[in-house]
Amino acid sequence: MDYILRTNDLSKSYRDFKALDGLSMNVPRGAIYGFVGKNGAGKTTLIRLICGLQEPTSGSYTLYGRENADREMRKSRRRMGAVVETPSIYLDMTAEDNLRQQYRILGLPSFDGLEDVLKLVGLENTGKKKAKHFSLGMRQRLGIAIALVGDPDFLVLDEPVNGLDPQGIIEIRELILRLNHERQITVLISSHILDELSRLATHYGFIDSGRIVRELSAEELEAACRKCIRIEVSNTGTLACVLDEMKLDYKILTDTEAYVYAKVNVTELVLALAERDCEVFSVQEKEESLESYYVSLVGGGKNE
Ligand SMILES: Nc1ncnc2c1ncn2[C@@H]1O[C@H](COP(=O)(O)OP(=O)(O)OP(=O)(O)O)[C@@H](O)[C@H]1O
Repeated sequence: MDYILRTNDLSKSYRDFKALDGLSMNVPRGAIYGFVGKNGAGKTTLIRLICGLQEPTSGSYTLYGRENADREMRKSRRRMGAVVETPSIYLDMTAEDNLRQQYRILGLPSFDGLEDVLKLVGLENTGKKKAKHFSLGMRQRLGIAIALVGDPDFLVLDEPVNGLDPQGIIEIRELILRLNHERQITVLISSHILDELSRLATHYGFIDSGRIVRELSAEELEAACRKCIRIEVSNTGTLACVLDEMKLDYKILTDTEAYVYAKVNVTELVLALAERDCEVFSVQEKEESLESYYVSLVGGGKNE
């Protein structure tokens, strides 16, 4: 597979604190990659590193196949647009003037394509209105428009729907889908809301405490959510040992109940448990929600 971004054992420490702790992720070309994790998991840190705003403490990454230590890395970065944390816009300027400013910053020879970008993000009719009078959603779209100047084919968006109302969320979602489908732009989008990402992502990376705990495609996520069984046994401690040996994901609910997140050979599991004097009382197939899958990967409260 062709990858736009790959990170290899990437770490970033702030004094003794590891914000990224050996993170390895792979963003395929053409993907909408949902980068999901709780607040503080390390999403913005990763984005700041790949944008060149900070240096890794150890490990490496490649952008378009070029290593971060490569002197020519700047060339790869030119193919990338990003909105990190809040969009960097001039509030006293109109949408058009904000874009013109970005053309100048990038040293582009003309303002060609400016109207197209404004239209693409739905801000072509904002005329003389200054950005400070825009809604949060319009500002976010202006931030994306600025990131699109220079025609990047990789767009990085840090929590783009944070704080938006439902209409604003729909507009951003539709814009991202349009950019991906019509302009073949690969998108990396971070969020702590899996449900929102599930409406557009083709691939996912789940991050917890600075590490990727699972990377999978949308189809795999869908399958994983379907394949969940609820099992009732005499001792979930024994069940956990057996599931560990079988390398299956699970979540212990009580002393006698657990979820198993994989396609399980039930006969094999029951026999292994019987060998250890653990009785099986019931096995039930369960359609797992995205939400509980998320919790099984990154644990507890999703937004702490
Ligand atoms: N400059 C810094 N100095 C010290 N600690 C930092 C610094 N930047 C980030 N951190 C810490 O690193 C951890 C990861 O932060 P990061 O912003 O990457 O998380 P996040 O997943 O993007 O969360 P959020 O959704 O809240 O932005 C947090 O615990 C944060 O407090």
